[in-house]
This record gives sequence, C-alpha cells and structure tokens, in this order.
Amino acid sequence: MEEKYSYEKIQEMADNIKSRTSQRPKLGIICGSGLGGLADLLTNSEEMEYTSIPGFPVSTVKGHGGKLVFGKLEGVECICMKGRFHFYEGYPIWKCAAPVQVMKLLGVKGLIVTNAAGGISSKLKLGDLMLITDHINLPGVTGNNPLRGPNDERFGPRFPSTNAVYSKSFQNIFKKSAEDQGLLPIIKEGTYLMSSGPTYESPAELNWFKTIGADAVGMSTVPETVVASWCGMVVLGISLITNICILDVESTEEPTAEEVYETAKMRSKNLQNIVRLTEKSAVEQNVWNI
Ligand SMILES: O=P(O)(O)O[C@H]1O[C@H](CO)[C@@H](O)[C@H]1O
Ligand SMILES: Nc1nc2[nH]cnc2c(=O)[nH]1
Repeated sequence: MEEKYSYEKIQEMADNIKSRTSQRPKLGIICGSGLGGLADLLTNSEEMEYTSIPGFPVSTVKGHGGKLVFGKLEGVECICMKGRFHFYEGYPIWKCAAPVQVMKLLGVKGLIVTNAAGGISSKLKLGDLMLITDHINLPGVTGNNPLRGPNDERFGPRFPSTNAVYSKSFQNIFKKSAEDQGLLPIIKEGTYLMSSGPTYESPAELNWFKTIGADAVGMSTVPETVVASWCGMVVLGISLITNICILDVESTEEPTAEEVYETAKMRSKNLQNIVRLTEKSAVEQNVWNI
C-alpha cells in the first residue's frame, strides 16, 4: 500500500509552488467535470501543470485538465484546480484530497468545491445547481476515509466532527448571488452521496441511496471536503445536476458521460457568474476570516 504523504512531503509541494509564483491564494476552487471554465474567472492568471510539481498526482479523466491556475478574483488571490483526482482512477482516497492539504499550506482559507452529479431526488431538475448541505461518505463509512492512517495534528485533529462542514453563510451568499442573476429557480439544496465509481449506479443502488437520504450522487467531492474541513477551511459545495438518475429498472434510458459534459457546458457560464458574485460578497463579509 502506498504510504500517505507526510506533513513534510506536502510542505515540499507547497514550497515548490511558492518558489514559482508570487501569488499567495486565500481561496481555492476545485472544478468538477466539464466545469474547468471556472478558472477563466481568474485575472492575471498563471498556470502550473500538475506534472511539474514533484509528487503531485496527475488527472487521467476526460473533462478534467491537469493544472493549477493562480490568479485574482474580485481582488483576492485564488488557486483553481483545473482537474481533480478520483478514487476510481486508481488513487488511494487520501491522495485524491492531498491537493487540499497543499492549498492549506499555501494559506488557503476558503474552498469552493464543485462537481457534476446525478439527481436522485424528484425535486432536482436537469441543470439545477444543488448547494450541498450534507454528505454521505459511502467509501468512508465502509472503511475508505481520506483521514485513515497516521494523523498529523498540524493539519487537524484525530477525530474531527463532520456536522457542519458546509458553511451556511457561504451557502446564503451563493443563494443571494444566484438571486441577483435571476437564477434562484435553479438553486436547490440537498445531500450528496459519494459512490466510488466508475460505474454509474444501478437502479437498485439508486433506490437504496434514496432511502438513506441521498439527493444527488457523484464520485468525488467528499474526500476533498472532509480534508478541507479537518484543516479548518470554510467550504462551499455545489453539485451541478448533469443527469437525472434512472431509478426504474424497466426504463430503457441510461446515463452517459456525454450527457454529463453537455449539461456542464450548458450551465458553465451561469455557475461562473454566480461564483464571481459569491466570492465578492464572501470577501466583503469576511466569510473565511482573511
Ligand atoms: O465529480 P466530478 O469530478 O465533477 O465528475 C463526475 O462526473 C464523472 C462521471 O460522469 C465522475 O467523475 C463524477 O464524479
Ligand atoms: N456516480 C455518479 N456520478 C455522476 N456524475 C455525473 N452524473 C453522475 C451519476 O449519475 N452518478
């Protein structure tokens, strides 16, 4: 089994990054599938390929680039991950979230984490933006938690709570920003369930997820959020509902990656506009104490 990165290893990656840019980000953004356009929000941007950072994982999935983008958003220095890491790519789950630890050592205080997800709840429509209010860490509760293994208290405690990992104030700002753009009707709230993937779920699995309280399902986000919260970051999680899950085993429909990218493309600009406004208000209201 691959050994978890030590504090020193994460520090090395952060130092490598710091030596190559003068930008000192306070906000992190993780782009979901097909949502790499969020990086276009940054001005004065500088890019760093993942492959150029010793030890940093590398993205292998379509719809995910493979670089860090640094730049300013509404006057605040940000770091954007254009391309994230998924468990199904073969990485240990802690490695999928290790970039968040790197962000922490760069000085990041707030994290916006986005994803493409399938809608399970009947209240969700194609193209909705679901504010994640809670999650079900299915790999985590079955033994694959990103915090499994040695704990370094310099990042966070051995037994962190996960009661309030998604910031209410951050969510309220996002909602208000969507309202200002006339987009309130597509803003929903719900619980995101992480399933390991890469298979999309069977109808029986989806019906089970529904009974345990999942509104949307995807294959990411939870490891990054758990680690961000453990490190003391303020988190905003957003799922773009890119497909409606098929719960009926008699149905001839099925989810496809193309549908996921098409919906992401359709909503990408809306999400960018809301995130820009959200960031502006979050800075004004000092949501993440910078
Ligand atoms: O969660 P993100 O990275 O947005 O991607 C989602 O979309 C892909 C499946 O279409 C999976 O990787 C799933 O997790
Ligand atoms: N697991 C999962 N991930 C997704 N990402 C986008 N849509 C889906 C989905 O329906 N299921």
